[in-house]
Amino acid sequence: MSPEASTAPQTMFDKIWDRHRIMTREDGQDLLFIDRHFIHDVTATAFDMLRQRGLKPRAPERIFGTPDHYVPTHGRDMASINHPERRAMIEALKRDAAESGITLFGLEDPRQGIVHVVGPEQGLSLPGMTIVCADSHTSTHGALGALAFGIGATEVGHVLATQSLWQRRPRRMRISVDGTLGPAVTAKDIILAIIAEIGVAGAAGHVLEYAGSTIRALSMEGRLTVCNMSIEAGGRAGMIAPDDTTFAYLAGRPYAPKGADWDRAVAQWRGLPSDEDAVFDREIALDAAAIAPMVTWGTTPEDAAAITARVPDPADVADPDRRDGMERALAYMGLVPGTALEEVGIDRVFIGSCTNSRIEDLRSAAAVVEGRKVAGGVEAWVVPGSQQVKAQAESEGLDRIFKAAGFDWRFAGCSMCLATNGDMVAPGQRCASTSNRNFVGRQGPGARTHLMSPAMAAAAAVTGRLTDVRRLMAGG
Ligand SMILES: CC(C)[C@H](C(=O)O)[C@@H](O)C(=O)O
Ligand code: SF4
Repeated sequence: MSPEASTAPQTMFDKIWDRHRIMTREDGQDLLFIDRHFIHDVTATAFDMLRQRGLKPRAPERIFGTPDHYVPTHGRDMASINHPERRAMIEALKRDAAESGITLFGLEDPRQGIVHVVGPEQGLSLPGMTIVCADSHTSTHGALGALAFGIGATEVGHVLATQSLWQRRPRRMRISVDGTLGPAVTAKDIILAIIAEIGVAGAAGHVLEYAGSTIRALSMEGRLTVCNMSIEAGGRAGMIAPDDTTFAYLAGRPYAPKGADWDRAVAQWRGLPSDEDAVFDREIALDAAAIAPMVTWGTTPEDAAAITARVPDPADVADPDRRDGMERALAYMGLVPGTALEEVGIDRVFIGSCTNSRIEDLRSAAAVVEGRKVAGGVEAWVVPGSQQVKAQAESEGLDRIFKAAGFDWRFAGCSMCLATNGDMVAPGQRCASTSNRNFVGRQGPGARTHLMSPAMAAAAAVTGRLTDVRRLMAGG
């Protein structure tokens, strides 16, 4: 390596990539060492592939699992899952982990939860790591200053067998958000505003780094929310430079380094942020002060608008493909152009998912709900992201606030985000949801999803329609 190459300014992404590159193939792909591998109850086929070839996981101590997609949220009793496929998925994970000596936070474990909530919470996702999981929202873990991305079943097999992975180096894109957020504007609103701006393919082929004073000022929970939805902008991964917020969050977590190891780790992590003059392939900037509480009106996360807006009119759109897409989305969503978003009534509320089910999310929803009641005819749920979050919330009395208002207080899991466990929104019902995807049928066949922040979902729960949460704050 030439001396210039070693001193050239580097992005955080490049630093992590280069430190994990084992070799480069003739076609340009790099073999990366993988520090951490998460598995959940949708990973079974990869273990089957391995078994068929007589292979065993090479580094089980680097792999951690927890069931999330198929777990019941009305209780923790395996016997209550009277659905053979769901039982089989949870049992397969248990068997695969036991056979290979992989640590599993199983259904009855107090550490169980959505894998993207559990990893950071346990201190398993650390700055500078390469992290993979057979799940697109693995980008979440990048909030800690890691390179974290989702992989397919064949790639999972490769990682299990070799603890490494062939990858083509993506391009780098920096999204800077600067300025002060308005009242009740949260991390969820930032990422929805970003996706509304750049589109669902806006970051395709790129690893995103979120930067700027607004991002720096976000809590760890907020950063996890932003990075979670990187994939919804088409990004390969999303990351945020580690800083004192990151270190304070990680200190003392069960699997985080301790004592002298911790000091050494922090000293090393302080060298990870992108160098001053590092060059990104693309740069985007947003003004935080211009972001309002957001909701989606259509069937992709890019179909998002300020809650103060009206349902857009496809007739105003010049591009015929986009116009067609909007027409279909509005037909599915049962919305008429020109309707004020605040006039749209809702039937269901889902506060949960790996995007917005952490303690801070539940606190912000509870602050809106406190002293109010869920509107008549609305069924509202809170599904904590992990059993730890659930316990913490209960110790703070948040469960009592939600239950007194008429919310259902559930056990941890993916639940109504994807409905794979049977928690579903009925056909034609409209759901205010804190999750990350509003695709057709996502929360059940015919279900209509509006994405928003936990505070906005709480506001919808108590009014029975999409509501600008700032109204409830001002009115008291
Ligand atoms: C089931 C899983 C592979 C999937 C993903 O990759 O993200 C799911 O978590 C989702 O959110 O759609
Ligand atoms: S909570 Fe939703 S987005 Fe997250 S991993 Fe589960 S199904 Fe996927």
